[in-house]
Amino acid sequence: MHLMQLPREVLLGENLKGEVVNVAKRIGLGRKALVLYGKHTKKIAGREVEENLSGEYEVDGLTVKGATMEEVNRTLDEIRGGEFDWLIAVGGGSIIDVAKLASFKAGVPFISFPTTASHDGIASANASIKDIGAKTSVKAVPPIAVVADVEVIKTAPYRYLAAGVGDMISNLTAVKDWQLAHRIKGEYYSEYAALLSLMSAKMVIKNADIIRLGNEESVRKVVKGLISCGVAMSIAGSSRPASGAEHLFSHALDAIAPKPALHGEQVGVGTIIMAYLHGMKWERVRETLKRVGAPTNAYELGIDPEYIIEALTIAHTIRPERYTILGKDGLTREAAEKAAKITGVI
Ligand SMILES: NC(=O)C1=CN([C@@H]2O[C@H](COP(=O)(O)OP(=O)(O)OC[C@H]3O[C@@H](n4cnc5c(N)ncnc54)[C@H](OP(=O)(O)O)[C@@H]3O)[C@@H](O)[C@H]2O)C=CC1
Ligand SMILES: O=C(CO)COP(=O)(O)O
Ligand SMILES: [Zn+2]
Repeated sequence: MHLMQLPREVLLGENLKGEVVNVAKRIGLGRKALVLYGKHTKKIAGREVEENLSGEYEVDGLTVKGATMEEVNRTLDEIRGGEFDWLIAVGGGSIIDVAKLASFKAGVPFISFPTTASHDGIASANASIKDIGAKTSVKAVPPIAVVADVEVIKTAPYRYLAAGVGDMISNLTAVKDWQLAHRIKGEYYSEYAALLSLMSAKMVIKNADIIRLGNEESVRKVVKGLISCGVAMSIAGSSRPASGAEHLFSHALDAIAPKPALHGEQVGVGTIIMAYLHGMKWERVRETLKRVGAPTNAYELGIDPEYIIEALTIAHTIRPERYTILGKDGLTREAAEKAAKITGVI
């Protein structure tokens, strides 16, 4: 049996901070709601969402400090202790992932209220959580509803929107890796999920100049593409259509770099290198990232080239069960350096 879980409602529009009440009512959510936010997203939209809900629901807020198992467990304790009926995550990918996994473990629904369009976890059913070592992809639940307020997302620095493009263009190499794993390891492959995922990547290549304007239309395009990636992952039953070797590289950087860049920025640069290794048109990836103003090299990521090389050599060890172009043995230091130099990453 193949179970595909999808959000019941997706709202994309302006001034939706008060609209959550109506969504909750339509879906028939219970009386007690817990609002999750980060230190920054509390001020950006979290507090206001909480206040709006308090007219109709019993509400409490919880500040989350990153996508770790510790924070998932802390959220679980809060849900169980306070007997909350549902959650709403107001934040970036980290806050949404904590809500996703806590919601799954506690058996209560959650609403995704993204404050940035920087990642494709907005509507997906899998959570990327750091437990011991690097982040792992854990099966969870998709949000019962997505409320994407363009006004809120527009307040985020442009850099976040460009990161969203990086997370979508990575689907090009993720799908190639998935096909490789299907052929070599007999791994389950869904042609539909793969094509849906590639559609978002092609959309950003085609619309790079519109996205670069950073206006409302740009935000709408990126958000729709990111939601669609989440649906592709739900259809696949894993993050395979949107996460390959370029993601392993980014997870490796998160684990070793003193100051990692945004997830979408790192996977974008990873896509340039993995496209080169796959023998794909890597220049087209770099060109698109340049056109949207996303980083294309170590300097722009603010990461020392030494960490780039190290991340490339250890990426295959991050999730050994996820077969990619890096193979079982990964890249030698020489191969890593050569690939990074040829593609202009270092
Ligand atoms: N499950 C999935 O399918 C996927 C999961 N991911 C995961 O998502 C995470 C990356 O998400 P990302 O959003 O890039 O990063 P984060 O959620 O880690 O957020 C980065 C920073 O941006 C801040 N921020 C959020 N919204 C705004 C805003 N509107 N204006 C200014 N600052 C803001 C956050 O504030 P604060 O401190 O308040 O949180 C935080 O300090 C990674 O952990 C990645 O693994 C990525 C793709 C898919
Ligand atoms: O970031 C993701 C997809 O864009 C999530 O995938 P992983 O956590 O499996 O790498
Ligand atoms: Zn990603």
